[in-house]
Amino acid sequence: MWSRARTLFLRVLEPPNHNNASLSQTFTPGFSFHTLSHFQEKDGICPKPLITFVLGGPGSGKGTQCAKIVETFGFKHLSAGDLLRREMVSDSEYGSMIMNTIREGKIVPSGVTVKLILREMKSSDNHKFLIDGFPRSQENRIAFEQIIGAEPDMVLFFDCPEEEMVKRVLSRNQGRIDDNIDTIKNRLKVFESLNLPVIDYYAKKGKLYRINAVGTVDEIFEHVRPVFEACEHEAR
Ligand SMILES: Nc1ncnc2c1ncn2[C@@H]1O[C@H](COP(=O)(O)OP(=O)(O)OP(=O)(O)O)[C@@H](O)[C@H]1O
Ligand SMILES: O=c1ccn([C@@H]2O[C@H](COP(=O)(O)O)[C@@H](O)[C@H]2O)c(=O)[nH]1
Ligand SMILES: [Mg+2]
Repeated sequence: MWSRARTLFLRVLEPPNHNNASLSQTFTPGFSFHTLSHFQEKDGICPKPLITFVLGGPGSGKGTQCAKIVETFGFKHLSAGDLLRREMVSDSEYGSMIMNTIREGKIVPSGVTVKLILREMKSSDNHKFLIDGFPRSQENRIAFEQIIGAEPDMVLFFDCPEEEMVKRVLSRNQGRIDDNIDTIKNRLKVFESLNLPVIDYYAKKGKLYRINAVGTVDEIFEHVRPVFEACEHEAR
């Protein structure tokens, strides 16, 4: 039963006529796919993927809180930044482009990022996804909807003052090429000009949960917890 459900789920994520969607395929705007909800209505067998976008400025604590959500609620965590960093150090033809883009604090072309996310979703046994740090622009958002054929069920926004974000990033100490003051300044500008409109878009759609991201990790998680408890309750 599960393997049939899984096959069906993967079929939904698979673009028609693109059975082996690879990263080198170019993103074609307007190319449409079956939507996940449409498929579920038709078939009723596969568990509908539950997609949560996790947004917030650099250092707002997205990754830290995602780890706690995974631990408590069993989601699959997909950090777009981590996927890009992994691609960057692989043999990918996009490696140097990704490295330069991250170093400048800019946004990698949507087609590349969405296909990395798609690949992870397809290979996961889980149907509950936390997509961290994506979409970073309206263009990213539209590409996701077109390539994956789905919208998020909910969107978390970790709202944190700039000063606190800068302090956290500068003391992160994980050797990231973008954890320096010049790149942080650019990332904050990109956050304001390109990410905030996405956050605003989901607020208007009634999908946004704004979380106060100031406090200890545990205090913040106590704001996050009820969102997922309510979601579990609804799924019952
Ligand atoms: N509530 C908190 N208080 C203090 N430090 C925190 C808190 N949450 C996370 N941190 C620390 O701040 C740094 C940034 O956190 P994290 O990596 O989770 O942020 P992020 O939003 O994923 O950042 P980025 O967008 O740059 O990936 C990490 O070193 C983390 O340990
Ligand atoms: O969807 C995305 C996600 C990330 N990037 C680039 O990666 C860095 C780091 O991302 P984090 O989420 O902070 O780990 C980001 O500044 C972008 O340069 C991207 O282009 N698209
Ligand atoms: Mg992160």
